[in-house]
Amino acid sequence: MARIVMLGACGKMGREISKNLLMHSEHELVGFVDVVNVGQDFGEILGISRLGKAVEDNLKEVILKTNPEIVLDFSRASGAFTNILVALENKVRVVSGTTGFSPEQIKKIEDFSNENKIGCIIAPNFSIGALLLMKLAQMAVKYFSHVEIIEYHHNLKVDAPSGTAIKTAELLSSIRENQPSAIQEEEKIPGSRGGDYKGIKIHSVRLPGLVAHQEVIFGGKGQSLTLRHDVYSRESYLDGILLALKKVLELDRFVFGLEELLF
Ligand SMILES: NC(=O)C1=CN([C@@H]2O[C@H](COP(=O)(O)OP(=O)(O)OC[C@H]3O[C@@H](n4cnc5c(N)ncnc54)[C@H](OP(=O)(O)O)[C@@H]3O)[C@@H](O)[C@H]2O)C=CC1
Ligand SMILES: O=C(O)C1=N[C@H](C(=O)O)C[C@H](O)C1
Repeated sequence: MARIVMLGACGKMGREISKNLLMHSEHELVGFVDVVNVGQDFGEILGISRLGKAVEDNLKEVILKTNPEIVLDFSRASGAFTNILVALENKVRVVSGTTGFSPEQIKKIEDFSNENKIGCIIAPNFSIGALLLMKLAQMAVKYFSHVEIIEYHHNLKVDAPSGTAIKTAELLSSIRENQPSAIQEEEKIPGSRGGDYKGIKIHSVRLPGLVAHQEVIFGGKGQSLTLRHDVYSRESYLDGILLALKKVLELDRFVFGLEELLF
């Protein structure tokens, strides 16, 4: 059981995960931080009974007041970078699912966590299906000459491409060099061929009605293989988050991606 402060509490993930943790887990949610709904009772925001705890906007003050073991973060990279460092500086472990960090920001968090021996997990995806998709893609990439990634998300997603797509491309490119381009391509509309991660193309679709979906498509001589994962509801992230909350209490270092703790 851990005392947890939820950062980004009023967002889609913050609300879904808080509700689940409050109702079905042994963990104690001791504080709720967001930039919206400040001062409102968080229970009322969730549409359950009053909790007697209001949303606050200053993570450091909430940490000093509530003495948590973990900050659980689903907010936005711009603010989360500073807030994660605030938590670590105050010796509070961090589990973050926020995406959109730059490689330099991740490196700074990694260095601070490792140098000060405070557990910190940043995981671009907590659903077992997405983690398995990445694992299976790492097997398949050895047998196909070409691979591209298509990720599909709801139209309220800020960052593109998704953190999961970047992580997938990173894992694949660490196994195999850039795929060779046989011809000189001409993009008649800039961006038509997608974003480029070390030679791996990533295409981002944003539409209402979608939640979170990813395809990794491999092409070879006379055949293709498509690996696909679909999230239909944000409950899918809960088991991975519970695992991370347990593991981070045993960690004195930085971990990027839940796969290192799972497989
Ligand atoms: N790792 C995983 O498995 C998953 C990761 N995600 C990631 O989690 C993040 C949140 O997703 P989602 O809940 O859909 O997004 P939302 O936009 O619905 O929620 C984010 C919340 O954080 C708030 N916020 C913004 N800046 C700050 C700040 N500086 N301090 C505190 N709160 C802040 C937002 O306020 P405002 O609206 O005013 O900006 C909003 O209320 C995204 O980066 C997303 O990619 C999502 C699903 C799964
Ligand atoms: O914003 C989302 O919704 C999601 N974001 C994460 C990402 O960027 O990979 C994880 C999941 O795809 C849902």
